[in-house]
Amino acid sequence: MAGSQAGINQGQDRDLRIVRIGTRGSPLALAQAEMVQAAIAAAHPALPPAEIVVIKTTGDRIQDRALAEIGGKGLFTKEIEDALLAGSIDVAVHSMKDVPTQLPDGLAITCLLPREDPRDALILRAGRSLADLPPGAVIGSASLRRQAQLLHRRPDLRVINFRGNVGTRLGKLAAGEVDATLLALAGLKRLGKADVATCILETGEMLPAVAQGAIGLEIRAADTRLNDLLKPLHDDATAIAVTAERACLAGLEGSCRTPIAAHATIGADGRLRLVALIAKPDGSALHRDERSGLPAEAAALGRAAADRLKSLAGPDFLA
Ligand SMILES: NCc1[nH]cc(CCC(=O)O)c1CC(=O)O
Repeated sequence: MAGSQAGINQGQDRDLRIVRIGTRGSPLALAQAEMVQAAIAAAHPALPPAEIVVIKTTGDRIQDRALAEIGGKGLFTKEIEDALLAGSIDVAVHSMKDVPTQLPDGLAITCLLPREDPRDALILRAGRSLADLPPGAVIGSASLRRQAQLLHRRPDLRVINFRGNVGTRLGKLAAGEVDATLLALAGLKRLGKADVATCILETGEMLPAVAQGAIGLEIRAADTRLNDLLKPLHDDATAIAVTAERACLAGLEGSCRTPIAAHATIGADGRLRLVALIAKPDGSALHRDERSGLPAEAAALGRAAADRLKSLAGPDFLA
């Protein structure tokens, strides 16, 4: 965790009010909230343990792929943000992948935890890798991004919508409803289930979703106590990468309702490298952009990638 030693705030926390952490109730969301609870406790030993408040979101009730991937913004965040604004929680824990690019007025994401592995895991019922899947094999996925990239490489595969949380999906795979599924490795790791992955797809073969593997902490923008309290948990390299990826997403949405993927990293040379793509859901077309720049110009890098992808794709693609 970032700032494990430097961030410890011994005796400096005079305001001992209990911090209330808002989260969705899925096993993954709860695991993430517990990570944040533990990190706050480690950085602020004098504080009483933070309390976890479970909030049901629209996305937990309906899991229609069209809504989740392209139509519905904030399906997994709206009710939690309402609780923040109403003052019934103090900090919201989000998978940044599920957070819309526009936050409501009065709220801010001030803290990004160090990013977990952003790659996607492939899970086969029999066999290990894509090459082991016979022609016509059925893949369960609710993600148009994964579907598009998979079909681009393997047009013979059949992708069917796959609902439910990680455990539900693994159950359907085991029951033989599909031959394989794809899940974020980050989620599997946080659930202690990384061993179910039969193959980890490199970002070059399956570009991750914007901000995949990153957890963001959202607070009331005016809440200086929480802002200070969360500082030891923040990871700047993660924030820079997520800024570039989300700027790319922001530049594409509104003009384009299509699968989007983006992944940014800071190299050993200190430069920020961004790979981004848009594709047709059936994989029949795919446009990719790769560029690098200064970390301080992360947002501009993301916007430039979006502009380039839009011009590569042309108006018909974006219609
Ligand atoms: N859309 C659900 C979701 N949101 C974030 C993660 C994974 C954890 C992460 O990206 O940090 C998942 C599950 C998945 O895609 O397999």
